[in-house]
Amino acid sequence: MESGPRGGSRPAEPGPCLSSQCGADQAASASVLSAAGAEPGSRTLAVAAVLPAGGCGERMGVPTPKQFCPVLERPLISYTLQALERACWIKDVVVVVTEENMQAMENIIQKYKHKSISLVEAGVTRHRSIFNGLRALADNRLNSKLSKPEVVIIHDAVRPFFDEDILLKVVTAAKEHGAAGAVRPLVSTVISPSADGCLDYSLERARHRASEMPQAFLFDVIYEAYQQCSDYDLEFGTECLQLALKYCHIKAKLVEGSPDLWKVTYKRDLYAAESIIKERISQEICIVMDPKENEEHIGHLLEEILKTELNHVQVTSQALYNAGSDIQQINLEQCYNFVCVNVKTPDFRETQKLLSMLEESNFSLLYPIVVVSAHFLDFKLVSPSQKMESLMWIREFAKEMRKKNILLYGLLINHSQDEQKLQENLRQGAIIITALIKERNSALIGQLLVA
Ligand SMILES: Nc1ccn([C@@H]2O[C@H](COP(=O)(O)OP(=O)(O)OP(=O)(O)O)[C@@H](O)[C@H]2O)c(=O)n1
Ligand SMILES: O=P(O)(O)OC[C@@H](O)[C@@H](O)[C@@H](O)CO
Repeated sequence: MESGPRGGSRPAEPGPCLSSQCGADQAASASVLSAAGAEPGSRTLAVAAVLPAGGCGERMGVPTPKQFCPVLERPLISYTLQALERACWIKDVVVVVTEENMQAMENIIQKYKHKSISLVEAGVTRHRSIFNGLRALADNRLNSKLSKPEVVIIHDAVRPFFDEDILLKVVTAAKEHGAAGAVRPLVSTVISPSADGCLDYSLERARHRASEMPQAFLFDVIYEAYQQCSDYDLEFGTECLQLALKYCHIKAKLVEGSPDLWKVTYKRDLYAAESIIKERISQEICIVMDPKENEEHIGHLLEEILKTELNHVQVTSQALYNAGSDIQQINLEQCYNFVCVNVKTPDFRETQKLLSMLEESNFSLLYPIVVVSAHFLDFKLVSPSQKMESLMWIREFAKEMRKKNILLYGLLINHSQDEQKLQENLRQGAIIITALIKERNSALIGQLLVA
C-alpha cells in the first residue's frame, strides 16, 4: 500500500517537536542532502526510512500493541509519522507491521493523511522486521513505487519525539562513515551479573552511551549486513549498528541526541508522551474578539492578564472578520487554543462563528482544539441564574463539537464595575482558561465555569 507524495501544502503542523515544517534550515539540509560526492545542491541524496512497527508491546501490558495505543485519542505511530513528515526530503517511508495490523495501519494513514507510506509485513523479531523493510526497498518487484535509496534511516515507530535536525545529523554522518546512530548518556550504570546472580563487573557509566534512534546507513552497507546476518543475530540482536560493524566492518559514527529520543516501552511512557504533547500544543492562545471594540475592551484586558499569568505562552488576539483567511492565519502560528470573548448579544455569536471556521478548516484532525467561550456579566446588574438559561446552549453544542475533536468550554466572568474586583475576576478567569488548555479534559466540555 502506498499513499501520496510527501510534504505538500499541509499547514505547518506542531508535530511532537513543534519545529517549523520541512527544512528548518534549508541551506543545511540542501548541503547535507546533495548526493554523496556531488557538488552541494547538484543532485539530491535519495533517502528513505524504515519504521519497525511490528511488535506486540508485551512490556506495555495492554492488549493493543503500543504503536497503536492512543495518545490524545490518536495512535502513537501517527505522531512518529508526522514528525518524519517534517523532513520532506525523505522520499519513501516503509512501515513494517504484522499482517493482522495492516488494515489498522492503512486506516491511520488515511485518517491522518500521512504521505508516501508503504506497508511491509513484519517478522517475528525486530531485526527480521527491519530486514523485510530493507528488502522492500532493495527489490522494487515487491513494491514498484519503491526504489533503492542511497541512505536509509531506521527509526522505531514508538519513538515519536525527534526533530529534523537529528535526522540530518545521522544522515550526514552515515553518508561519510557508512553508518550512524543517536546516542544518549546512560541514566543507570550497566552491570554484568555472574552465573550465580551476583555482580561480575560494572561498566564505567561515563565511558558508555545508550543507543537510541534514529539511525542511518548507506543502504548497501546495512542491506549487506542483514543478508549476511546469522539466524542467532536476527533472532536475539537489538542493535543495527552492531550488524554493520560485525558483518561490514563499519564503525558507526555516534551522534549525541536530545533527551527526547526515548522509546515508548512501558505504560508510564504513554502518560509521559501525552503530557509532553499536551504541553507542546498549549504554547499559544488566541483571544478572538469583536474587532470594533476599543482598547479598553474586556478582551484586551483578559489578553493582558493571560500574558502576565502565562509568561512562556504566546498570547495573541484576533478578530474574526471572515472564515478562511483568518483561521488559516491563526493556525499558521500552530494555535490549538482559542478564547472567544462574547460581550455583545446575542450570546455565542463570536463563538459560533469561530467554531464553524474550525470545523471547516479541519485543523482539529491531528490535535484536540480547545475553545473557551468567555462571557462577561455584571452580577450586580444581572443575576448569573438569569444568564444561565441562555448559556445552556453550550452543553448541547459541546457534544457536537466533541465529535470534531473540538473541546468547547463555557466561562462566565463577573464584569464588576469595581476595578480591583474586575482584575481579580479576570485573573481567576485566566487561571481557569490555563487549566482547561493544559488538561484538555473532555469530561468538562459544555460546562459553564464561573470566575
Ligand atoms: N517483531 C518485531 C518486534 C518489534 N518491532 C518494532 O521495533 C520497535 C522497538 O521494539 P520494542 O520497543 O521492543 O517493541 P515491542 O517488541 O513491541 O515491545 P516488547 O519488547 O515490550 O514486546 C517497535 O516499534 C516495535 O513495533 C517490530 O517491528 N517487529
Ligand atoms: O530492544 P528493543 O526491541 O526493546 O528496542 C530496540 C532498541 O534496542 C533499539 O531501538 C535501540 O537500542 C537502538 O538500537
